[in-house]
Amino acid sequence: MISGTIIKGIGGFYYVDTGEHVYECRARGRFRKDKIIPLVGDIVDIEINDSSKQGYILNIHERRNQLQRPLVANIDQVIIVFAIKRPDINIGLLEKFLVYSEYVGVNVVVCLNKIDLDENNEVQPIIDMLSSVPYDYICTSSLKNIGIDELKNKLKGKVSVFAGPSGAGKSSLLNSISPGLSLKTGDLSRKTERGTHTTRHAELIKLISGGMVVDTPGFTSFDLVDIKEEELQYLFPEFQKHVNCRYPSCMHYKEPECGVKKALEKGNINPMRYEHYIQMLCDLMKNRRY
Ligand SMILES: Nc1nc2c(ncn2[C@@H]2O[C@H](COP(=O)(O)OP(=O)(O)OP(=O)(O)O)[C@@H](O)[C@H]2O)c(=O)[nH]1
Ligand SMILES: [Zn+2]
Repeated sequence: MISGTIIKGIGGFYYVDTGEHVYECRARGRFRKDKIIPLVGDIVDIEINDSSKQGYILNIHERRNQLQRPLVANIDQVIIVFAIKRPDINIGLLEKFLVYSEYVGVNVVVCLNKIDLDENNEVQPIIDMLSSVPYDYICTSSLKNIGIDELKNKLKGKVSVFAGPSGAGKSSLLNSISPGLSLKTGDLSRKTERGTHTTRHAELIKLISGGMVVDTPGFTSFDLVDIKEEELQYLFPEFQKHVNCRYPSCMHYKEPECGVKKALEKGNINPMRYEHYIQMLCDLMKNRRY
């Protein structure tokens, strides 16, 4: 029996990388009975048939975490890629990603891409916002080879998911890191695949420079469906040290004598972060009503 990582799953077959070899495996019947579906990223024990070189998955190790979109397990970090321009950065959406990552409990690195297009330092307010929160960020350009080595270093020895809007430059970044990958960039076939949703499977790709990545199709919006209104504030980690409000149930919105709002007035909380907190809170309230 040997262990490995599922790097791909298609049509009932799982491709398990043991470090030396990738085995095509099937899950044993009892997985289906227990309604446990092996996921890309799962660490599994497998048994190999010596003559056919095919394998069976015998056991799935306990998952450290699990993302829903893309459906992968045991990831170390999400690389959130946004272009500064083309398409214009949507900071509200970036903040939703940060909140979602906090909710799932996974580390994030924000990648502000196409920095070559930022002639007038329009990125500065975003950098100010990111400096006020406990998340790592880098500025990159695959076109001008800026920040690529830094990004490579952040990926080494880790399993990372690349996420972000369509056209942000995810595939281009991955191609600059691992030129052998030749991921399709900005062309029709990938766009077509994204349209159908079901044809694209999550896949773990090994980088020459070290680490593994999942490239996901881009998307332009998503909803924070499972999060409760009163839970939302805890997904803004930098608010926490200011929560000394009059009302224990304070949601830092219209309540008087609120520590968070005081911190905002004093400049100890980034105004953009607070604004987006209120926006998300109102969206959650609206969803509840209908
Ligand atoms: N100016 C500039 N353009 C870039 C850069 N990186 C990528 N692009 C261009 O942006 C477009 C989109 O790049 P992709 O890498 O396909 O973007 P993606 O995020 O993978 O997009 P989806 O596949 O739709 O999710 C392409 O036309 C690239 O040539 C960059 O650093 N600077
Ligand atoms: Zn408050």
